[in-house]
Amino acid sequence: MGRTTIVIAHRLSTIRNADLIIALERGEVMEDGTHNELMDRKGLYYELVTAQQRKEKDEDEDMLDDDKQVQLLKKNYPRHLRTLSLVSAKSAGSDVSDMEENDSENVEIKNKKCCHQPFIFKILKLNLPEIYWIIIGCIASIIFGAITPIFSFFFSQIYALFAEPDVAKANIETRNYALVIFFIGIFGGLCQCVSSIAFSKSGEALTMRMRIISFSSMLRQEIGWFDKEQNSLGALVTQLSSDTSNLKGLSGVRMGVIFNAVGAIVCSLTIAFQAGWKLTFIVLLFVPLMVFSGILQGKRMTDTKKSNEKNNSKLSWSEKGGTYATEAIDSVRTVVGLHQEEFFISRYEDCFQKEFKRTMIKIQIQSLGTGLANSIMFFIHAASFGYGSVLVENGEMEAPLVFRVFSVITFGAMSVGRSTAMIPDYAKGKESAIRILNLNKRQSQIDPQNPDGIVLDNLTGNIEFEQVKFVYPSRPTLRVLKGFDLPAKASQTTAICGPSGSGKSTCVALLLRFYDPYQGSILLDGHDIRELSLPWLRSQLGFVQQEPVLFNLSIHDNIAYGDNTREVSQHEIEEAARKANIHSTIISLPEGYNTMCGAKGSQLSGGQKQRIAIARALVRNPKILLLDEATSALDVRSEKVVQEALDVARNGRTCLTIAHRLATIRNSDKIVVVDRGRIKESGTHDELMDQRGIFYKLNMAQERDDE
Ligand SMILES: Nc1ncnc2c1ncn2[C@@H]1O[C@H](COP(=O)(O)OP(=O)(O)OP(=O)(O)O)[C@@H](O)[C@H]1O
Repeated sequence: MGRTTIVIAHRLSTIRNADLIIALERGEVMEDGTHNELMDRKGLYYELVTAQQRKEKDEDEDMLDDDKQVQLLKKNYPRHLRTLSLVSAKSAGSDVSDMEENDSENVEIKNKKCCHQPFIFKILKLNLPEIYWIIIGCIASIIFGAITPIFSFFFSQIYALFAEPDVAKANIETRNYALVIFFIGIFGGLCQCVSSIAFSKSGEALTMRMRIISFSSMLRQEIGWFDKEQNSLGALVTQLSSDTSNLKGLSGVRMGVIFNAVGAIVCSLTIAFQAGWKLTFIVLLFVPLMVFSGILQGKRMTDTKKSNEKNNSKLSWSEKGGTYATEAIDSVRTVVGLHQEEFFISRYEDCFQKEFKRTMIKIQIQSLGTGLANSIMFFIHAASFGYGSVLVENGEMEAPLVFRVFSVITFGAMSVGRSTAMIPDYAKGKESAIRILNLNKRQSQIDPQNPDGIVLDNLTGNIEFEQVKFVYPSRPTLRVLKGFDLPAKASQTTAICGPSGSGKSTCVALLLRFYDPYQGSILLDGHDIRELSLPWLRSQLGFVQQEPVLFNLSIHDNIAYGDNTREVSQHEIEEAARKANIHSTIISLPEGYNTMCGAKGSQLSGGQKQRIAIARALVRNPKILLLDEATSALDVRSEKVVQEALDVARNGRTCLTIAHRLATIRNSDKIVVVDRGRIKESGTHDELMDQRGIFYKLNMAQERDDE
């Protein structure tokens, strides 16, 4: 409001409400006026609009128009799309994915700003259980900071004694001072040891706590969050290990460094001003140079980082490298099988080459700071002796005091210099803290641990999809379900089939509430599943997918993990295994139920994995069974065995089954054919065959293939 906005647009539907529209051709203004005026004129603008409307009609109807996208996404993903309208106004031609990216950056920047001030307190708050260690560490640090100037005081005293005419007296006093310095050494060492132990303890405890908090925050997020590139497996694992340990640069250790510097400065200045304020004042003129060198040492390479972020959609090069490495190691069989080792190595190398360059620039600037910090020492020497000799000549100061001012300030400055050397750690820690705090405060849109909501006492198992419309948050321009209606009756098997990419698995994902539809609702016994308690809802659903994932545990534990609400007995595990047609296979293994499955179940065959996954789904005795192409990856023999297991498992349960092989759903009570996000046909196998529509054609094609 109140702003002059100039919009250049290709998509004319986005500017129809503009106060003035100017149509240009070859640099000349051809027409101007409002949308309605120009349409009435039936000139260039009219031609462009009608041509575009024709084209849009022809275009794949999967694409939503910009305005609708903006509205729907704003409604359903408000957090991610807070500034969507702003970007839309800026560039009418930009697509929604761009907008989301821009927006998440904006949110990030905003968060950075809002976290900037109080974040150190938030981190300290998380370190609260170690507060006594931090206090002890701070006290030890102050004392350790003060010890260096105190030592230099005695050092200057000894130095002055060399000019003492009474040699015997000078020797006695020197030995006394030497003894004092010896005890200062012991005391200083003790203080440093105490502060180091105290801060290590508080730092390590903070790292451990943040790892646990971050990991549980990650697992609380909705599945759509994991679909984003910046939340890929490698990036999150890297964040868990490095971000959390970077926090040590903040909190207690950081405070220790500050207190150390405070101790050194206060003590140095007190001694120096007492010895001679004029000389102290001159020496202090070098402080700005010292600060500047500290800034150079600790300077965050914001410019370099910004350009990196631009190229990487907020993943740092090392995180990107971590992502490639995790991906390659995780899928090592595929990588080796496809002989793509070189490809992954070169992508990994590329990331670290870039990281190396960035680090080298940083190091050069930090080295300049370190060099400058060293030079300052010499500048202080020169100033102290030069100006000190003038003061002595004028009778304003005694020679030993000149040496005292000089040594106290030099040693004090060295101590402060050590503190500034900590700044790079601090910068890293701050970056990590912002990321961790942002993650921790992020409200999950579908929190799997939130028990709030209705719990139905007697679940019958009637499912109904009502006019469900859905887009994946990571691909908002593609409408996957477009008014999907599916009633699935209790205790019946409803099969969903249709071409690849038509949205079958998406239905199951929505029922499991991995995502929520942006319009329409899914009802369970007449209740919108968004109103139900999520942990309860999921406990009622048994889910077997095409590629079941088993954990690197024993077969016993993998099956028992199917129900985490109670202790599952061995008898129940064996019963579930029998129903899944795998019991006899398990007991024939040398270690029976204690056989380890390997990472992702790699030590078992596909059919065995599949049947263990069915047993895992059955052990919770779910009211509803969701089978997503549970047999499609198996050979004919294994498929038969698994299919028999599934037929038993389906008894007395509402079952939604997705299948490519239509022979496996022949006996279903109802079959629906999904195409491009809508149900195109529905009925029993025989009814659909009689209709001679999509199902019939798919069936015929499959029968031909089988022959
Ligand atoms: N996590 C995701 N993010 C973005 N798009 C997705 C995601 N998962 C699926 N899609 C897209 O949604 C559409 C429907 O996918 P879905 O997995 O539901 O199809 P399907 O009918 O089960 O296919 P298939 O039979 O091949 O398994 C596809 O175009 C797919 O590319």
